[in-house]
Amino acid sequence: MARAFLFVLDSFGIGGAPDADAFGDLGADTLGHIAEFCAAGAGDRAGLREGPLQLPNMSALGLMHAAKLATGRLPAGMPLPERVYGVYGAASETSRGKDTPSGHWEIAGTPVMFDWGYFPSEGDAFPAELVEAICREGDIPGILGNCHASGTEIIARFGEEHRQSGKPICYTSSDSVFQIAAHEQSFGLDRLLELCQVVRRLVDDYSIGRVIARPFVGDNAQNFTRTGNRRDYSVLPPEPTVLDRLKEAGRKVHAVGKIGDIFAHQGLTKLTKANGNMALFDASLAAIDEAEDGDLVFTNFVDFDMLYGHRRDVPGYAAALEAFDQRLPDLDRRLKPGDIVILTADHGCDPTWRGTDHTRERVPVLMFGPSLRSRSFGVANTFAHIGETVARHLGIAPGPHGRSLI
Ligand SMILES: O=P(O)(O)O[C@H]1O[C@H](CO)[C@@H](O)[C@H]1O
Ligand SMILES: [Mn+2]
Ligand SMILES: [Mn+2]
Repeated sequence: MARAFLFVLDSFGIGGAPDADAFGDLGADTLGHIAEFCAAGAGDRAGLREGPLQLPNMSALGLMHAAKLATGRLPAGMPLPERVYGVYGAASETSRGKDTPSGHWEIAGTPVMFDWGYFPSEGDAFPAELVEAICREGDIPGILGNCHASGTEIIARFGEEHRQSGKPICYTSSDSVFQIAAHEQSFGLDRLLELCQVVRRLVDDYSIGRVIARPFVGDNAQNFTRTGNRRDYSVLPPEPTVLDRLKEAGRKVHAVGKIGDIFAHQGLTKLTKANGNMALFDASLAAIDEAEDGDLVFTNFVDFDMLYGHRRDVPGYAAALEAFDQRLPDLDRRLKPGDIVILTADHGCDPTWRGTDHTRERVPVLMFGPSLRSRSFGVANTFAHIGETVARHLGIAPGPHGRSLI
């Protein structure tokens, strides 16, 4: 039996990217800074968590050692495990962007070697002719926002005006994204999704990676809340990914969570959606129980990034990591000889960093399974090695951008 289970902890960077400076992220370290804050008592929140960061299961899989490989330092206040199980190391990204599609596609063996289009952070974010075309073809009376913003702040700022005027809230970030927030009832969820498809077509000319629907509910600025009906409209990956290659070889590729949207629904044979990291974990376990010889289960755990990284919430991020860590024994119990699990991340989103955007970092690569002997592979110079590890483990032909780590 050879099955592979690839879990992406969205934004769980471990610092040390060799090109961090070029992104304004020199010193950013998602794990390192969370650990440092927790060790200093700055990760406490009443009723949620307190004290040093506790990740005993990921530490036993080599997380502390991977962090040291990435930055040269051990995370503060976290004990070293007595022994490490599995094959571990750190990986650097070669894609030019620090966004979610770039990270995931590179993990799947396809680095993004072209430049995405971005919208400017000074003045209006969106060109006037694009806004005009969106209003005309999307049949809307205008747009609100038209700037770089944090998604929760901008719905508090413009949500009421949006409800009165019917103008959707359009914003972007340092990612290659056009995001549209609209009220699920007063604007309508279906109408928002239709508008996103119109905008998807229009922003192709600007090389924008994703158009994202950000529906919300509530009746005033104090209680507007985003719902789980987010939908990402991505461009297609530039080349076939390991998902496409597996599907082509007749294997099942069971995507869980945002993976479907991130890969523009290419290369999947089944998709399960779930809201929240714990539900995503449960859905992944169910997928693992169904998986047969040669199959892949690929899950994205989005809360780390969306709820805590972008919101710069250290206690929230720490609690989410601890909750994830506590689920790993459940996963371990389901493994059969020949299975491998790979835990990794797509970029950083250091909750102690300036602004609200992602941070360029190395990521951990923690691989384990009943038949894997413990060792370090050091620092991989591309995430593509992860996808090629899956390819080799599942016995399909190698791709052009990486090589198997086991
Ligand atoms: O602030 P919110 O709306 O969560 O947006 C964040 O989520 C987007 C997509 O992952 C990123 O580009 C960032 O802008
Ligand atoms: Mn991401
Ligand atoms: Mn993000």
